Amino acid sequence: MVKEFTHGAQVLQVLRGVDLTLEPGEMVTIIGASGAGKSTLLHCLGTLDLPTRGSIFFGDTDITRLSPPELASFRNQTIGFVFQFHHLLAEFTALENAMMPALIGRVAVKEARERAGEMLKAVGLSHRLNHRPGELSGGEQQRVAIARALVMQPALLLADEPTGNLDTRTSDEVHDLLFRLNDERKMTLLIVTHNMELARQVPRRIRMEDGRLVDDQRGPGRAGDERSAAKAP
Ligand SMILES: Nc1ncnc2c1ncn2[C@@H]1O[C@H](COP(=O)(O)OP(=O)(O)OP(=O)(O)O)[C@@H](O)[C@H]1O
Repeated sequence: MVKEFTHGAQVLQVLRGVDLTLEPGEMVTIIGASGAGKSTLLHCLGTLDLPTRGSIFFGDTDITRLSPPELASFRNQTIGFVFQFHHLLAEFTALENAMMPALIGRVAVKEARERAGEMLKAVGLSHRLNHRPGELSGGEQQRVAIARALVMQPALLLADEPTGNLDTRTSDEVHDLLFRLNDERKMTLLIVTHNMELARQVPRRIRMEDGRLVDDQRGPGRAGDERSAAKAP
């Protein structure tokens, strides 16, 4: 796929022929220098932006051919997003924030509340349901954002610097949660990160440079680390 931004007479090619296949249940990181095109790729894969040329298939569906309402519905049902800044709504509680995608997806209020409660429990926040974002720590806020991203049980979770704003210990907790979601729910996860410690633990690492995928490595990731740690005397 190619993505260009046009400014007057100037055309800036930000994705220069990216060809990427993700397998269901994979956990992948995208690393690369600032400006390499990582967020742009994530936005295109998440249908928040469209490629200038090329296709994006989810199974048999080429999402670049969907109408705007079809695209919005597809996004709501299929993709969860976690950003560096959580974008929680300050005047709503953790539970209400986590319910939002379900309400947008026309899930009945009672069921939306149940699902949101379940997801907040999954991220370890069942004791904070009625707190507003301002009454939560940074890590707790990000966990609410993850619960919100999960409430429609998306097949794909896209995370853009999910712990870029958090201290090391809190980041580690959020990373543990992401690994657990991938492991237990078999959710496909694509994470853009500058955190090399996280990238090292993820089974597939893709490096971007100047709008291209220049390296695609697979390894045991954290599971391998844990296995070797378990074998250690
Ligand atoms: N809407 C836009 N209009 C014009 N140029 C854009 C737009 N969005 C991104 N760019 C440019 O595209 C390039 C890639 O941006 P992108 O945000 O994808 O990089 P990145 O690899 O995610 O960087 P970082 O690690 O700093 O977040 C940058 O040079 C940026 O200025």
